[in-house]
Amino acid sequence: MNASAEAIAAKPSTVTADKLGQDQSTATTVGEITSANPRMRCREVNVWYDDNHAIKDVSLDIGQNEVISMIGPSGCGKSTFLRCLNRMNDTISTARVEGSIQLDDQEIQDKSIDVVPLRARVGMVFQKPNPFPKSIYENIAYGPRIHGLTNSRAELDELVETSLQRAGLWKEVKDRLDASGTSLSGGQQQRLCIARTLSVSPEVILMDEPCSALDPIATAIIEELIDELRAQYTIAIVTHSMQQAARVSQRTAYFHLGDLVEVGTTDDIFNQPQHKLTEDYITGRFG
Ligand SMILES: Nc1ncnc2c1ncn2[C@@H]1O[C@H](COP(=O)(O)OP(=O)(O)OP(=O)(O)O)[C@@H](O)[C@H]1O
Repeated sequence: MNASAEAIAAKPSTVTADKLGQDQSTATTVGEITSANPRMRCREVNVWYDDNHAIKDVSLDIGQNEVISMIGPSGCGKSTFLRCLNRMNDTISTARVEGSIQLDDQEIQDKSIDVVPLRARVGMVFQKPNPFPKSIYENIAYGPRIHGLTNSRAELDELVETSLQRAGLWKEVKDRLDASGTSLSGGQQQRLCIARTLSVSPEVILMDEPCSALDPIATAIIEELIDELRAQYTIAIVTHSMQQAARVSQRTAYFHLGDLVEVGTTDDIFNQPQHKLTEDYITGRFG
């Protein structure tokens, strides 16, 4: 497990507000929702799909150079919350998002925000690797081209190489950049998708169960990569694997039925959870 947890959570602003009210939720977030060096700041975020209240008054900072894991039983709202961070819920017609979500003090919920550059700044890696049906080179070059990030073919070549290097894939593909992205193994495809995300210079990377379709070896490679990427990026990851959360993250957030029940250092969440629901989940009593 990484050890920089003490750098996080210097500010004493534990949320204690009782949320008993409009929907009989009795949840109170236990633990430190703030980060000493926040990159994203979510306050009282609520999400509905039609009448289904999927995220309830969630407040949480996501700190610079940290990996934060979102864990909890199926349907508790982990992916919904993650999608709030780059407005991916906009793509779901029944979804309604309320509350404040800031990226570097900029309100991303604001109607004037263009989601295309936002989603470059807050990139997303999905559960199933989803390379474009194009060459390895084109998978990476596409984003920088549409965002106008390079001025010449040489610059683009360099950006493709750097992105593949950062994603730990360059050595494996440098002699076959013209081959189709879909010809790679699952683990390589996921690293290609990570390289694609990196190519447009994100600040935050969202990962929704990025290893669930991968074997243990490919999973270990992605987990190592996540740890390396932390030096430069802020990463929020949804995972069903508590072992994975323990291995890759410095902070962990436990969700239950749309509530953020508890958040804290990964060490504390796994070794001395404060909330009974967290403890029950961690010890395998449910979920
Ligand atoms: N596209 C959608 N349309 C309608 N309801 C949705 C949609 N996505 C999620 N939901 C609902 O929102 C709630 C939270 O779902 P979400 O997928 O965010 O949970 P999760 O914790 O990520 O689950 P899992 O671990 O199974 O992926 C659930 O009640 C789910 O049925």
